This record gives sequence, structure tokens and C-alpha cells, in this order.
Amino acid sequence: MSKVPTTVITGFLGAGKTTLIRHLLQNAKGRRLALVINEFGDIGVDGELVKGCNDEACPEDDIVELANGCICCTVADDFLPTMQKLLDREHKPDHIIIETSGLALPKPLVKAFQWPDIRTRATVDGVVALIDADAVAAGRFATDEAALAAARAADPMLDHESPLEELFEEQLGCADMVVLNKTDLVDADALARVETLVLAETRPGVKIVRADHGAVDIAALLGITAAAEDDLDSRPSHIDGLAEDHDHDDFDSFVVTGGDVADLDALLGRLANLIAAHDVLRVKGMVAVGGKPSRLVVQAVGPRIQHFYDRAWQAQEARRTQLVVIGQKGLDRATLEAGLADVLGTVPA
Ligand SMILES: Nc1nc2c(ncn2[C@@H]2O[C@H](COP(=O)(O)OP(=O)(O)OP(=O)(O)O)[C@@H](O)[C@H]2O)c(=O)[nH]1
Repeated sequence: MSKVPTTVITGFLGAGKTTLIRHLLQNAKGRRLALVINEFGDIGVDGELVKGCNDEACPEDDIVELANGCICCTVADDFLPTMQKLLDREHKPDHIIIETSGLALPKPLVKAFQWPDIRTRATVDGVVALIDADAVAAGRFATDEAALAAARAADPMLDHESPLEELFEEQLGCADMVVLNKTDLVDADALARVETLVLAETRPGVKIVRADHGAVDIAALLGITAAAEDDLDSRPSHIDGLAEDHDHDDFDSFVVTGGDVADLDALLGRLANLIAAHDVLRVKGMVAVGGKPSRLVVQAVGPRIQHFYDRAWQAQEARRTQLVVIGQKGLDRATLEAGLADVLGTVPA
């Protein structure tokens, strides 16, 4: 019996995983893809965005959302039953794509493919790590050696392994392919620097491709045939030798809720100021804009905010504004909530 190939898409918050997956679905070339989407933060924004595409390659039934924060910590409870259900289907998908949350460690997930009932029916075709070239160039995850030496000289107590750096290393160390995304936001010198930082963390021979908005050829991305579950020892991890699960105490998230927003510019301006003042890593969600029949998707990755109308609000759904806010531990939730309260509109009864 042939095994269903599965691709694990990893990469930090906002690196462009959902964007890349949407590109894949739109260019599936007749393959039937199933999608497992995991998110950190209590509302399923990614699933909503992917379902909004209505792609033939991936009907809604083939999109499974695991909203429990971190797929790598809930492997037995959530992930394995989901895989079993997909593999039990009469018409199995040609390929399964797993989008991990931006804070997930890929290795425990790959390890789950060693479970007897999965191992005989599915294989990890490849682990693809997305890198936000713009954020890495700005020094958010990995500092180059010179910068690190300077920082150490200034503060000898400096802990090299910041939570962001650790995730960067973890995700790259498990990768079979790296996609350097957001090439449109950086110049050639910055890109070359980012590539050097990435190469320092990847295993020998791992291919690096550059992409703008996740536009990678499906033929390059799927069909790597890595069988990663058979090759775990070559993939270093900070949690090797420790208990299998890890927690996400290094990060905080919460959801702000409102109703119809009367002044969109005021909301976006306030968000920009708060993100800058509080070092918020990620904001995403839907906004109900007063008088508009369509919902507005709002996305912020660090200081960059994007927004667009994706589809009309449907009759059966409540018009509501909901944004998930994610940052490192110690995020000042009370101040952020208070700062947004008067621009979010009143939650409908
Ligand atoms: N300029 C630019 N923006 C991009 C690119 N790829 C993605 N984005 C934007 O970056 C934001 C985050 O993209 P997503 O695809 O949602 O990122 P993600 O990795 O799925 O995010 P999480 O699931 O929250 O971890 C969105 O506003 C995208 O439009 C790119 O290549 N260039």
C-alpha cells in the first residue's frame, strides 16, 4: 500500500505559511490536497482565509483546523486522530499539507509519523521552513556574529538563546527545504546576509529557495521524498532528551472583540502605535467596518500592517470585530486592551 505523502510547513508567526498554502491550492495541477491547520491564538483566522478561496483542489471538507494552540504539544489528542480520519477515507487525498502554528516545534510532529497506525499509511515527504526575510534582516531572530559579540561586550550576562532565536534554530534544523519569503521587502545585500544566517542553522544539502508571497512551484515543494520520520536523528532540537512536550510560556496571546468599527483609520493608527510601543509580534483577525457589507482582514507582522476585504459577511454569522494579539511573555494586555477599547466598536448583544 502506498503511503500518503505529507508536507509539514513550519515558520515563525507571520512568515507567510498561509500565503504559501493558498498559492499551492491555486496551483495544485489536479492534485487533491488535504490541509491540517494549527494556530496559536484562540480564533481560526488561517482556516477562514483558506476556506475563503473555494479551491477545487481542497474542498472545505478537506480542511481540518486544530485550534488548540500548538500541534506539537497535542499530538496524541488532536493530531493523530485527525490523521487517522484523513487516512481512513475511501478517497484518500493525494497529498496532505500541515500548517503548524508559528510557535510549534516541527520535530515532535514528525516523530508522530512513527506511530504504528500512521507509519504504515503516511510519510513525511518534507519539512518546509518559511523564513520572513524582512524580519530576519531586521535582526528579530538571529543576530550575526559581529552584532552578537558587540551585544555580549555590552552585557556579559546576555542569554544567547532568546525564545525567538530558539524557534528560528529549531524550525530550520528540522527543514528539508527553506523558503526565504518576502524577498520583495529586502534588498540583495540583506537577502545575502539572511541566507548566510539560515545556512548556519540548516543541515547539509538543504535547498533554499527565494519567494515573493510564497510563490514556489508546487513541483519543487511537494515530492521531496525525504521520509523525515526515518531520519529524526539528523534533525537537532533543543528539546532532545527532555520531556516530549514543551510549553509556550515564552509567549502570550489574547483576543480583543468589538462590533462595527466607525473609524477604520483610527483603529489602524492606534494599532500601529500600540504595536510599536509594546513590541507586539503578530495581530490578525477580522474587522466589521461600519456600513460595509464585506469583512476586513487585518494582518500585522511586527510593524507592518496589511488589510483587505475578503468576502461579504454571511447572513448566519455575527458581524463582529475579532483580533488576536500575540507577543512575547509579559505583553501588557491591560494597556493594549484599554488602548483599543474606544476604536473597536461595541460588541453586538
Ligand atoms: N510583502 C510581503 N508580504 C507577505 C509575503 N508573504 C506573506 N506576506 C504577508 O504577511 C502577512 C502574514 O502572512 P501569513 O501567510 O498569514 O503568515 P503565516 O505564517 O501564516 O502567519 P501565522 O499563521 O500567524 O504564523 C500577511 O499580511 C501576508 O499578506 C511576501 O512575500 N511579501
